[in-house]
Amino acid sequence: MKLALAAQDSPVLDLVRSFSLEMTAKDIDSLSEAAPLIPAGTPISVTYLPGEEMPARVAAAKAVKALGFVPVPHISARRVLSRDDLADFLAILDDQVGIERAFVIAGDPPAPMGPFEDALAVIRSGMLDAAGIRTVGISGYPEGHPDIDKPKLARAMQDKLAALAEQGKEAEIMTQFAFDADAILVWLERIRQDGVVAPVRLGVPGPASVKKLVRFAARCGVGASAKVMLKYGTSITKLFNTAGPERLIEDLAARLDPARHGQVMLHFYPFGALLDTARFIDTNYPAAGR
Ligand SMILES: NC(=O)C1=CN([C@@H]2O[C@H](COP(=O)(O)OP(=O)(O)OC[C@H]3O[C@@H](n4cnc5c(N)ncnc54)[C@H](O)[C@@H]3O)[C@@H](O)[C@H]2O)C=CC1
Ligand SMILES: Nc1nc(=O)c2c([nH]1)NC[C@@H]1CN(c3ccc(C(=O)N[C@@H](CCC(=O)O)C(=O)O)cc3)CN21
Repeated sequence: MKLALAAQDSPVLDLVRSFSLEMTAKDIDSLSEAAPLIPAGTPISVTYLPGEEMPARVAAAKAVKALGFVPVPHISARRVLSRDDLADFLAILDDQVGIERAFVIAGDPPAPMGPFEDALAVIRSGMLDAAGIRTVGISGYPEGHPDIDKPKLARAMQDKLAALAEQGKEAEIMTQFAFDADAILVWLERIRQDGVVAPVRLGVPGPASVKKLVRFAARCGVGASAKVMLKYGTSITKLFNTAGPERLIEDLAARLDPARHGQVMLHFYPFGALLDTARFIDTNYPAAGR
């Protein structure tokens, strides 16, 4: 585990400080290996993958906590099969892990597989309370969403934030990953103009081959055009090259203005390469530890 370091006044380090990470249940061993490189108390999300069962997700959250980090289990509303299914998951997390945070997302199924239509339905169920969850993450889409139009996304964000405020919960927006600083900055400005004050964790990819980035972008409905990837610092013709988010981070750090964009942090998506991402952060931003 890394020790906290004194604050530095570089915009890049300010932006990277208090970053969060994402993992799946398959990444438990990599997390143990990466732990010495990750600052204590870093929030680590556990993605709700369709192929991973509850015990695997619970084991991942347990590992996060045991290593000194803060588990943020994902709840995919549309994948929850019944109220009991969600109640069991939350009760087990409460008993065996102890959690204060969760991230609630509708999920990719075109129709709900159980009683929850969307993230708002899970929040409104009040079931998060029983598990002691005090901070709830919700989605954000700097580039929009392929199947949900902008007014609907904006409405959903307002409704979720209002429901969380009513329950006295802290809200945090954790965005879909994006490659394009221009789109991110425009989106941030717009949500702040709409009165959203919650902290935003901007999703950025960890270092990965261009091939993997393009594959995940296609799967997640994220733009990765040749033009955008050039700005990101790579070419989509160089499929086997590795590209990291250093240019995107520099660009954001140089242009972010707290008065216009509010509180902003980074959320790294390692896409199965947690150790590479931890090494990348530790090497490039060694003083960014909380
Ligand atoms: N940001 C991320 O890390 C992840 C994002 N997703 C995406 O999350 C999307 C929506 O989740 P939230 O932003 O929490 O939405 P939400 O729960 O706030 O719902 C917003 C509105 O969109 C509708 N909607 C929800 N999921 C939909 C879908 N799959 N297709 C069409 N309409 C949908 C809802 O009925 C609601 O009216 C999923 O479609 C998926 O693409 C999934 C996993 C991770
Ligand atoms: N619309 C949407 N749907 C999603 O499922 C989704 C997003 N957006 N945005 C980003 C997150 C991150 N997601 C993921 C999904 C899979 C792995 C993963 O590790 N998958 C593989 C290994 C990596 C590889 O395919 O090379 C695995 O073994 O399952 C990681 C993050 C899914 N997520």
